[in-house]
Amino acid sequence: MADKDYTYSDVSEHSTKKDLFVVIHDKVYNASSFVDEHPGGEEVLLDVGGQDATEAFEDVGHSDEAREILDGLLVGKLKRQDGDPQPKSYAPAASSSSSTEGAGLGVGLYAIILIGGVLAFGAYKYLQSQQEGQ
Ligand code: HEM
Repeated sequence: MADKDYTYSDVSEHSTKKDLFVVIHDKVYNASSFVDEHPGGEEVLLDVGGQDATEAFEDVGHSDEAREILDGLLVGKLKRQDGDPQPKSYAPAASSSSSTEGAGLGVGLYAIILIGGVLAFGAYKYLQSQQEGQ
């Protein structure tokens, strides 16, 4: 059952307190049994019922314990389709693009450090040869 694929519109049909699905990191969770127990209140869960709750969930900085509870509520995974709302900052797509930017900057930084090092070494050698000549 946990392997079932849900489309975003399947998930959006489960948005009532008794039948409450949320999507977090492209996985689908049935939060119905947990709504009443949620330390953050039922209101916030109902707000994201049937929708992508990744941002709301991550913004709170939930504990590992909260993530374990989440594992127990797993019912399947989200199958994204064209036209579905795209997840924002915590989405794999968004994070992969920002990590490529990060990698680009990283390579640039290495190049600068390397060139700086070569120049410094050249200057050192030059000064040394000047001194030897004296
Ligand atoms: C099914 C998904 C969720 C689970 C299993 C869950 C679980 C928990 C747990 C176990 C806590 C206690 C603190 C901790 O262990 O981190 C907590 C606190 C909290 N949660 Fe959630 N949560 C879920 C979704 C959400 C969402 C979508 C929001 C939206 C904003 C939210 C807002 C909060 C807030 C504000 C607290 C802090 C309450 C306090 O410390 O007074 N949670 N949640």
